[in-house]
Amino acid sequence: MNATRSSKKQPPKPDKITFKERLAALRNLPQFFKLVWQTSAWMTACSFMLRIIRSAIPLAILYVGKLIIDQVVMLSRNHGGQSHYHLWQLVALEFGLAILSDTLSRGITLLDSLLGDLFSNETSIRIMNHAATLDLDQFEDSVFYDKLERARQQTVGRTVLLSQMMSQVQDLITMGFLAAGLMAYNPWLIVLLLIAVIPAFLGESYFNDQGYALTRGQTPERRELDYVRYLGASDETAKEVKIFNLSGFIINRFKVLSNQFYSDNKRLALKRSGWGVFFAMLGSAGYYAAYVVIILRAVNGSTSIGDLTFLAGSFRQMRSLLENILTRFTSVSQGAIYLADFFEFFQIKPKITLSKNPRPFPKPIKLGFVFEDVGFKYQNAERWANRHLSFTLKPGEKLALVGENGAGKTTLVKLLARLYDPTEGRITLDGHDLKEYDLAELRLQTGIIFQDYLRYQLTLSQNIAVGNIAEQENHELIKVAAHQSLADELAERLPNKYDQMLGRRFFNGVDLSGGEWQKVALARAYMRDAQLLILDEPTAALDARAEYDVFQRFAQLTEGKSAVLISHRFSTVRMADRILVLEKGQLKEIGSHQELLNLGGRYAELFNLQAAGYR
Ligand SMILES: Nc1ncnc2c1ncn2[C@@H]1O[C@H](COP(=O)(O)OP(=O)(O)OP(=O)(O)O)[C@@H](O)[C@H]1O
Repeated sequence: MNATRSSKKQPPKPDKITFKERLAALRNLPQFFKLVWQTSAWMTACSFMLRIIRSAIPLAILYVGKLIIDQVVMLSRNHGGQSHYHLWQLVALEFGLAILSDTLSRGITLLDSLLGDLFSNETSIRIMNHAATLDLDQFEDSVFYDKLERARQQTVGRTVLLSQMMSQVQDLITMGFLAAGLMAYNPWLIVLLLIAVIPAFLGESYFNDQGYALTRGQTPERRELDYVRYLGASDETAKEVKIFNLSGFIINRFKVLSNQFYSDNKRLALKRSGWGVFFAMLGSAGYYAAYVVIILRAVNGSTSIGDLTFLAGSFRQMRSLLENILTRFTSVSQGAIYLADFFEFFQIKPKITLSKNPRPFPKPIKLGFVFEDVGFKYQNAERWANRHLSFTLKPGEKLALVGENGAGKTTLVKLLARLYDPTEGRITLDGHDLKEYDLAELRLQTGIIFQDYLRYQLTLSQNIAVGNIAEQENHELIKVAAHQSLADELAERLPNKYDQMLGRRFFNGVDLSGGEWQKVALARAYMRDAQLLILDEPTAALDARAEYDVFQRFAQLTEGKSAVLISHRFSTVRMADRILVLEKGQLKEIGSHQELLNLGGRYAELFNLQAAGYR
């Protein structure tokens, strides 16, 4: 396949986020919470309950502390004349509360991390499930990849959001308890508290916006960085990287990209910490102002020593709680904005639509596939890959496609398998548009092996079974398929026969030669009882004898079935019933080998050119 792809679309540059958008993004939270609840209802409920109990503890500890101090002061004034029993009761109570608090915190952390792991796994599965429903051309679009990448990032990042949301609820309740205590003594302290904390909140939310805009803007480069990392260290690339001595080139590219990230992130981090110091100072000033007020009241005798410690403790805790709540608000709303990216991915719908009342697939096919003035243009491409194609693929016919690189052969078979729908014209099967049939059944009835088939790092048996994965345990069928594609001889030679791990990535893996891999791939086509077989240059890597044998068998095994063969070897092509010559996406000639030779046109020219090479 000769792909000169132009990508005219520029990735969208994100604008800064306004406070309104931040609030609006919170609307994503209920849907997120639903996903978490679906992951594990009991864990979510337990974590929630534990947090509610945990949130009352700080106030209780402070209050018991105050009672202890007042008791100590009273006992010290009485010079030991009274029983200490009540004091030790209070100390024991505070000790019990402290233990309870620790135990609850541990329980909450445990539940959150287990729930987080489950959520991350389930989300990855959701993403894979959704990606499986999307069309091939959506995978060929860089903007789509950016969305996919952002959705993927969310699987891990969002588990943090979950515990943040829960902690937010917990801290709000604790705050409510403490505020009630503080209000009872001196409501002005609350005002002082807000003054101390609000600047920090505004600063935090400003820097979070900046951080988000930066991360989002970096998505394409981040994907490139991942790709460069893969090029630099992977079994699939190692050979070429060595031969062409590319490691310097790759490492340089990695350095340029990663340095760019580093300096962008560093700039922001430096600004953020500078301002952070200033806001922390403001917070401390507010705290000490309140402290002075409380001390003065204690010195005047209007509050007890116990009250002094209670108030100072409440104020200190409330300050840090409020700070946490406000900064967490920015990161929760931040997370909610990232969630929008996540949900956006699930909103991408496949363009290849499924018929609501699909027709049953004809068994057997009676009239065949008819191309009616079919044209196809890849998205973002200038040229038509196929244009004005009109011909019939008759039932049982073996049709070969020939043409120069980029003539549109692979595109034609992709249209036949409905990996794309025609841009113009239509393809019919037994008189009805291909779109009227059930897509899954069409795929099941089509056995197709592409020239760039995958070499799975799986066992030999699994590598063949991918042709019909429902039959992966049907060892007999796998052996028969291997026999038909000549891969059985290979199986005999492998140390673990059909259970041999192929490829080098996993333990005890064995790599195969190009031709051996091709035989394995070819066996996939025989794994299903398809009515249409498509082989896109299936024998390019086979030696002459193997190719002859493969095609002899292919002709016998596919008797009565339609087949489309793409090949640049005329020794293969001539075995077909008819040959379709493509030129710049258009049908140039069609007919049998002999007819086209007699015609003396493009086929005859190409055939004679190749034949001359053998004389
Ligand atoms: N995914 C794609 N996006 C954009 N353009 C594409 C894509 N795939 C192929 N093309 C373009 O469509 C045209 C037809 O390509 P196609 O792969 O069908 O050719 P082919 O005849 O199979 O070539 P080859 O003999 O090299 O395999 C080419 O110009 C190619 O650059």
